[in-house]
Amino acid sequence: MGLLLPMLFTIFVALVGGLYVLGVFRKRRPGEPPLDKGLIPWLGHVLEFRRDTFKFLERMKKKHGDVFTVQLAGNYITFLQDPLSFGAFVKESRKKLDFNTFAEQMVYRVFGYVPIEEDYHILHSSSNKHLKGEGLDVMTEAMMSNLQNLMLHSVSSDQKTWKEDGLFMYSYNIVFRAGYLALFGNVPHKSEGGEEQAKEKDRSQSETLFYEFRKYDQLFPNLALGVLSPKQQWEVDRLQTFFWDAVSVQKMKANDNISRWVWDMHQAKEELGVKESNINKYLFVLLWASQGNTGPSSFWLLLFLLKHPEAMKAIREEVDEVLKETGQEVQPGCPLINLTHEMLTKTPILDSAVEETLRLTAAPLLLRAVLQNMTLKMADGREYFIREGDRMGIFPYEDVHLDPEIHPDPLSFKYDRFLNPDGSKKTDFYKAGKKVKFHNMPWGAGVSMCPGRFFPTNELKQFVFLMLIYFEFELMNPDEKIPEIDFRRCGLGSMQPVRDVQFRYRLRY
Ligand code: HEM
Repeated sequence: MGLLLPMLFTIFVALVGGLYVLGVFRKRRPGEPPLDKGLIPWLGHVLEFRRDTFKFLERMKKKHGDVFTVQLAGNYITFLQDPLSFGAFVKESRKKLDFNTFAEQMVYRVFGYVPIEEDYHILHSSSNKHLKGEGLDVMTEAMMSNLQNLMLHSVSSDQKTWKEDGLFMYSYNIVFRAGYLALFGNVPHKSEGGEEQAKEKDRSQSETLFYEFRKYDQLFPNLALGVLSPKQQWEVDRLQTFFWDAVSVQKMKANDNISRWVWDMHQAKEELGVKESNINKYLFVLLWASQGNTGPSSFWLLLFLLKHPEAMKAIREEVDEVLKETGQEVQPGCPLINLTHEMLTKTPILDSAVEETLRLTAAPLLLRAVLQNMTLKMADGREYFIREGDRMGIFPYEDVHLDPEIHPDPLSFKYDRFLNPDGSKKTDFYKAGKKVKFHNMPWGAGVSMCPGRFFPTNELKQFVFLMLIYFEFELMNPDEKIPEIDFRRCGLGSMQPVRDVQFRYRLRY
C-alpha cells in the first residue's frame, strides 16, 4: 500500500503529461483565432493536409474564415488566408516570426548539411552579386552555350526527321542539365580529346546526374514530411552519398567556368573553416534549390503555349522580331546564335506568359516559427493573439493565384494577364476594391523569398526562345487535355503533372 500511492501518482502524472504533449488540453483563448485540433490526438489534421493541402485549407477556410489555427503532427499552425493582410506576415520582425529555424532543420534532415550562422548572409550576398544585374549577363551567356550544346545535339542531323519525347521529361532534362553546367562548370576544353570530347563529357555526366536527381525528386515529398518507408530511406541514403560526391568541392574544382555564385559561397565557407564534407553537402542543397523548380516550370510554359495557339503566335512574333533587330538569323548548318541578357529584356509578352505560368503552377507554402507572443493585425482592423511556440503560414497559391477576384477566370491560362493594354507590365490587381500588393507569389516573399529568382526567369525565357527559333514542335495529340497537377507536391514550389504529354520536334531550318 505504501508503494501503490506513489506509483499511481506517477502514472497519473505521466498520463496527464502525455495528454498535454498530445495537445488534448489546448483550448482557444480569448482573442485567439478559431482552433481546430482535428480528431486524432497529436497528429491532428496532418493526414488530410498531406493528401491535399489545397483542399484541406479550402475546407478550413469555409469552416472558420480567413484566420484559423490547426494542429498538424504536434505543431499548432495559424494560417492567414486574407491576401490583403499578407504584409503583416511578410514584414513582421524576425524576432517574432522566424524563417531560419525551419530552413536549418530542413536542410539538415533533407540534405545532411549542418547549417552555420553565416549561411543567410553568404547566400544573399552571392545571389545579389551574381544572379542579377551584370552577374546575370554572365550567367545568361553560360546558360546559352550549355543550352545550345544540349538542344542541338539531341536532334538528328537529318533535319526533317521528327523526334518524339515526353514534353515534361524533355524540358526538365534540358533545363536541369544546362542549369547545372552553367552553375557548377564544364569539363575543361583543354583536357585530352579537346573541345568536342569535353562537350560530350558534359552531356553524358549531366545526363547521369539528371536521372539520379529525378529519383531524389520523386522521393522528396515524403522526405520533406519525414514519412519515408525503410526502403525509401535506404534509397535516399544512397542518393545523398552519390550527390555529396557528384557535386563535391573536388569535382567542382576540376571544372572550368564554375559560376561565381557557387564559387563565392564555397570560398566563404572554406574561409570560415567549414569542413569540406559539409561544404559538399551544401553544394547538394544548391543543386537542389537551383534545379528542382525551373525544369518543371519550363514544361508548363511550353505546354501552355502549345495549347494556346494565340499565345504561341504572339510570342513567336516577339522572339523573331528581337532576333531580327540584332541582325541575326538561324541558318542550316550555322545554327549558333548569340542570345544575350539584353535581348531577353525586350520580350514583355514572354515575360507575361512566364508570370502566368508560375501563377498557375508554383505553389510554395511560407512558414514561420512564432518566437514571441504577438498580435496579428489584419488589414480590416481585426486583431488576433498568436502564441509563442506556434507556427504561422500562408499559402498564396490558393488565396492569391487562384482567387477569382484578383485573377478573373483563375484556372485559365491567359498569356497577356500581366500586360497593360499599352504593352507594359501590369502590376495593378484588386480585391474588394483594394490594390493587392502581393498579387503573384511564386518566389515566396520576405526573408524566404527565392534569392535566385532573376536567373530562373531568364532560364525559362532562354529555353522557350531557343525552342521557338530552332524547332518546329507540336503535341502528338493536339486535343490532349492538360494533365492534372500532382497535389502531393503542394507547398514545395513548382508543381509537377500527374503524367507526361507526348510531343515531337524537328529543326525548323
Ligand atoms: C521556377 C523556378 C524557381 C522557383 C519557382 C523558385 C521558388 C523558390 C521559393 C518559393 C523559395 C522559398 C522556399 C521557402 O520559403 O522555403 C526558394 C528558395 C530558394 N531558391 Fe528558388 N525558385 C526557383 C529557381 C531557383 C534557381 C534557379 C535558383 C538558383 C540559381 C534558386 C535558388 C534558391 C535558393 C538558394 C533558395 C533557398 C533560400 C533560403 O534558404 O533562404 N531558385 N525558391
